[in-house]
Amino acid sequence: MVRDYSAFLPGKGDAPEPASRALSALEALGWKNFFAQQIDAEALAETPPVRVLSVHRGGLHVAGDGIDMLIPTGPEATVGDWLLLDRVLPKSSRVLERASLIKRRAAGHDRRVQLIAANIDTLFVVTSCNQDFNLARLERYLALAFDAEIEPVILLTKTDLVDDPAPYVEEARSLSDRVQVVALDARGGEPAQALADWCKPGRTVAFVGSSGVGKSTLTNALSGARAVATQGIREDDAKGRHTTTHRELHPVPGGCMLLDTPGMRELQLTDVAAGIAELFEDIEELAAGCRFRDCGHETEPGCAVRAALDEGRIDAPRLARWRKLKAEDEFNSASLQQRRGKDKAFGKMVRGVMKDKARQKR
Ligand SMILES: Nc1nc2c(ncn2[C@@H]2O[C@H](COP(=O)(O)OP(=O)(O)OP(=O)(O)O)[C@@H](O)[C@H]2O)c(=O)[nH]1
Ligand SMILES: [Zn+2]
Repeated sequence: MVRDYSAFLPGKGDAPEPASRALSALEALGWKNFFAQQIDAEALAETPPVRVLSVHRGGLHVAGDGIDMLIPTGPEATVGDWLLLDRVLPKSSRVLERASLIKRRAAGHDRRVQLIAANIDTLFVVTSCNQDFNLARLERYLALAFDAEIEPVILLTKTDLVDDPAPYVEEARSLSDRVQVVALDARGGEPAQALADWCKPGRTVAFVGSSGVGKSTLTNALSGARAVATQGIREDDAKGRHTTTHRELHPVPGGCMLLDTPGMRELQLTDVAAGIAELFEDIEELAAGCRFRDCGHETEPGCAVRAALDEGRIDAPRLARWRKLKAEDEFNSASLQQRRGKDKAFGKMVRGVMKDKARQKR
């Protein structure tokens, strides 16, 4: 049977659909104009689109309209990717251009780029209103999201454990005026309502954050079911146990697609210079105005960054975090060989930043 896929081709203009319209099977999986625009009707009928739900050693688990199958490894695809399924030779299925992509550099000698997840619409950066709350950590994730071209939203959990979450919210807000901040109790019914805008059917979301901040709890809250086991924080080390283990993109009943992969939990900062530049746009703009192109913003004459700092136009702790983040990204992105030489320089730079910080505190 040849399915009629014409409904999935880009329509005239991009008029918003009425909210009540039922989503097609493909749309519920996250199919949208961005992907439809990449193919014509004929290709759509011959090679139906399927989404990669999980990656196994033996192949890719894909799903589409009336399709749910395992295809052998072949296409360079990751969880969340859309493929045009070649029924005769599934290995040759084409990967559609991605709306967003999270990748990282593998450890080891060749330091190959690994694809972690594709086509995520919203990345929830989760932290709690307690010891985990840390601006530099939040910024790492925001830089990652910006770099992957995903909209980040900061989620502050465990509001029930503090007298007043407002100071946390305010600090988180100060990081970027382009990032929304939501504070909530991850248990119970609050998340389903508070996150409804981002978790509508047809959308793909993921949670990132340290162990124990409430990612599994949020997943369950959205699913309205005990889909993922949560575990109490061990008193001794204040760390939750890793309770979800396989990489997967799963549909929330009546809701969005939720991505949970181990790779997302160990995200490293590599090759995200563009994301850092976006998050620290003001500082990077200043830096472009320094007299020397390789200005270290320390003692060089004509340093626009230092001038702004002296005039109180930028925040000293934020400047310190920017430098550390950039150094970390550059260090992680360098090849092993480059690293040997950089190790020393990096150590020196970190010590420099620390000294600066100590000086500011005095
Ligand atoms: N009081 C309170 N407890 C919470 C909240 N969110 C999570 N918890 C508890 O914190 C513990 C850890 O939560 P998880 O959801 O397992 O944390 P996680 O981020 O998934 O942790 P990993 O699976 O290790 O990455 C559990 O005991 C949760 O019940 C919250 O908003 N308030
Ligand atoms: Zn400078």
